[in-house]
Amino acid sequence: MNPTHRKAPLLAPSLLAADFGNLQAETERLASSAADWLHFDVMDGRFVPNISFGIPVLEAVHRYAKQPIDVHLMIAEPQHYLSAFRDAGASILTVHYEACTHLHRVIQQIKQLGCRAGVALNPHTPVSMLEDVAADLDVVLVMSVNPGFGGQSFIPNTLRKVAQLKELLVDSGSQALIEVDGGVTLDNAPALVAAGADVLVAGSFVFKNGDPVGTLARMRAELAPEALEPNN
Ligand SMILES: O=C(CO)[C@@H](O)[C@H](O)COP(=O)(O)O
Ligand SMILES: [Fe+2]
Repeated sequence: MNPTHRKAPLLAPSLLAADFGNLQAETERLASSAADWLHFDVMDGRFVPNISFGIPVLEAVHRYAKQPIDVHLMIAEPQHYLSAFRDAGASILTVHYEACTHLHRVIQQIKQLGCRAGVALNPHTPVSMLEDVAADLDVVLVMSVNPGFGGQSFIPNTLRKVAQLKELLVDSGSQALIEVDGGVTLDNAPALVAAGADVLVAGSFVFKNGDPVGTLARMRAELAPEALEPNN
């Protein structure tokens, strides 16, 4: 692919890796960073074996956020909580394919609430499962780790999966963005962008060196179309 035809990916730092004791300060410093979205990971201890944070914390973050909040619902029966997350400040609401018996209905509910609708796929779920809903989606989130924890290693098969998903979206006339989440670093990001990723979520890589603003600026610069090698 000609690098001049590539688009810079959107950057979505995951607040799961931020300092929870200073969420106001963390959110405020991201306000003037290269972040395009703020990624907000909700875990319920049922769908995933971990519990993170929920509606009141989203409400608090939303008070200080300047970017759209991208809410990743790793919860069972998400249909019961969609309007509460919308009211608390979600712009993008992403549910898991594996958590929804009536996925088509849930997607319509999200759109009726005025949010952008996303569906996430676990590493074991093939992209073909989205064939019949692809045209209705705003975002497909490809998990590049098993959901539930930050700081895990990127699963290499994700690259193949992103390329397959890109093809499926083009074939279905879908405008959905491809978001990749889990173990994203500057080592794997150029290949993800080349495979078709539009949005990159990064938690540990952005926060763990203590300089999220600097790291996001570096990501923005190194992932600019003119900085990417043709065969990345
Ligand atoms: O949804 C999840 C994990 O379940 C992610 O959003 C993580 O928060 C990303 O963190 P890193 O893998 O980048 O540390
Ligand atoms: Fe996430």
